[in-house]
Amino acid sequence: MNNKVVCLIPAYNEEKRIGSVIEVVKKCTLVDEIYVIDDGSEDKTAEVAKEKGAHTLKLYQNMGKSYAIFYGVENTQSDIVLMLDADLINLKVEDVQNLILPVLEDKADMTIGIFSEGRFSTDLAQKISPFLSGQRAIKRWVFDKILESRKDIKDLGYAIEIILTEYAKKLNLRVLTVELPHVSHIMKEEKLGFFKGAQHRMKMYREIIKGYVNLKKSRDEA
Ligand SMILES: O=c1ccn([C@@H]2O[C@H](COP(=O)(O)OP(=O)(O)O)[C@@H](O)[C@H]2O)c(=O)[nH]1
Ligand SMILES: O=C(O)[C@@H](COP(=O)(O)O)O[C@H]1O[C@H](CO)[C@@H](O)[C@H](O)[C@H]1O
Repeated sequence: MNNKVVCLIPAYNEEKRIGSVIEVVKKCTLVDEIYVIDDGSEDKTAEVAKEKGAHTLKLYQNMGKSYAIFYGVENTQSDIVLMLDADLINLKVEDVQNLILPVLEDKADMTIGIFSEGRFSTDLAQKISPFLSGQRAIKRWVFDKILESRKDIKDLGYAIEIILTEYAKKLNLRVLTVELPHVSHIMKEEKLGFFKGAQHRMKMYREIIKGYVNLKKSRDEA
């Protein structure tokens, strides 16, 4: 098990939340390096990340989640990429281990973390749409394949997860679902207030739908 694991945390204005996620990941001995991709934050996300001991990659304007993740992929080296959101709550070291181990032991090519026994609203969202989860460990070659075949991948924002899920099918990946008991995230409405949060949620849904439609279209044309 000599495979190197890098943890990528895309973060947009997460100064209040990112510190506790880094603290947990730091304790996981399976993770070799932690990179926070500061996606044009206007707050002190990058400073907090550095203070907590993570490497930071800075984008000078907000480019969207897919850009942040793929920028992280392109600027790091490892065999396995662990993706975690910056706004997780109740994350434990064993959750991080459980996401990584099946990929490290070559029992899976991708793991997808699903919230359970946590907050009703976030558990329910992941029950309805587990394919949207941002908590994943993935072999790096999967990202390389996507980068090769989809030149627009970095422009697809929140569609990154649905694209990863579609590529998992397309590439016949071995995918394992991993429960993340008691883990949750801070919802957009909680971060931004009801109206701004709801606006951001609509933007997210638009990006997901657009990414999915693009994917289907390019598949039909192939
Ligand atoms: O333009 C963006 C939007 C989101 N994120 C990050 O992507 C992760 C998931 O986004 P968000 O929290 O909005 O989604 P949710 O967890 O609410 O579904 C978080 O770490 C965000 O900081 C990002 O890097 N750039
Ligand atoms: O669970 C969901 O419906 C969304 C939205 O979460 P919020 O409750 O709006 O913060 O979050 C997921 O989907 C995003 C898009 O695929 C991912 O980027 C997030 O990581 C994931 O938590």
